[in-house]
Amino acid sequence: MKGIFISFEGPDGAGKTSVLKAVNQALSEQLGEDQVLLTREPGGDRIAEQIRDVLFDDQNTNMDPRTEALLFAAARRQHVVEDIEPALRAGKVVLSDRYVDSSVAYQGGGRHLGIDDIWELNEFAIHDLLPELTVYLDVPSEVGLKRIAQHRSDQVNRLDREKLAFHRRVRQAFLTLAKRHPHRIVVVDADVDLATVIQEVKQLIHSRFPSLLA
Ligand SMILES: Nc1ncnc2c1ncn2[C@@H]1O[C@H](COP(=O)(O)OP(=O)(O)OP(=O)(O)O)[C@@H](O)[C@H]1O
Ligand SMILES: Cc1cn([C@H]2C[C@H](O)[C@@H](COP(=O)(O)O)O2)c(=O)[nH]c1=O
Repeated sequence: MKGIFISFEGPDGAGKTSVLKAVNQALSEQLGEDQVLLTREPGGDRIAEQIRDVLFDDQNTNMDPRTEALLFAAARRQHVVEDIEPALRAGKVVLSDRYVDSSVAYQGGGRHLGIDDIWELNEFAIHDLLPELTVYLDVPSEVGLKRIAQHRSDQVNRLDREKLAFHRRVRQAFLTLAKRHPHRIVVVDADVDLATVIQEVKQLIHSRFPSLLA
């Protein structure tokens, strides 16, 4: 495919949405808004957004972890087919707020379902479509959760509310994935001020794709 696929990952409150906003703006100014697709998981298209509503419904506290893993993977499949692949075929830059590594970290690590089993489940969903670059924003779990509690307490979802131990397992799984895929996943220290993180991420994207953010 002709386009460029970049995913952004991190524990809750790492700053993905804030960094993506800045990167999307800079890329849209350079390439034109129609050449950049900013999207998110779970979600993107109508069907995946409907699955997102089921996943984050506060009444669904009894959702089985495997059901949860299957729903995230199902939403991802729809997102790949309806949004990501068409945009890449059209030569666009795709920026995705979370992708397959989130399932491996949250369901594999956080929910104890196992990194390898969740990876295998998601291989069926993504059918070899991996990002060329995954920007992993790393923060201690306490820092991310504190940011959300301080600034975004009105938008807390079912997973944000999990205990600290869950979020620590999520971070450890992300770090394990970064070790397993050192070329694709680049760890960025996000426990510094936002302007510094944005600057570092822009430099990283430019160094990997010299025509971008030149
Ligand atoms: N480097 C930073 N330093 C201080 N505050 C930050 C930093 N990055 C983001 N924030 C703040 O932390 C809060 C969460 O940031 P943001 O929504 O970008 O994180 P996120 O990774 O997208 O979270 P989630 O995965 O839960 O959606 C926001 O209020 C944001 O302004
Ligand atoms: C894709 C994906 C996401 N999650 C979790 C991670 C977060 O807690 C929420 C998404 O919230 P955001 O504010 O939109 O980042 O869902 C997950 O557990 N598994 C996944 O595959």
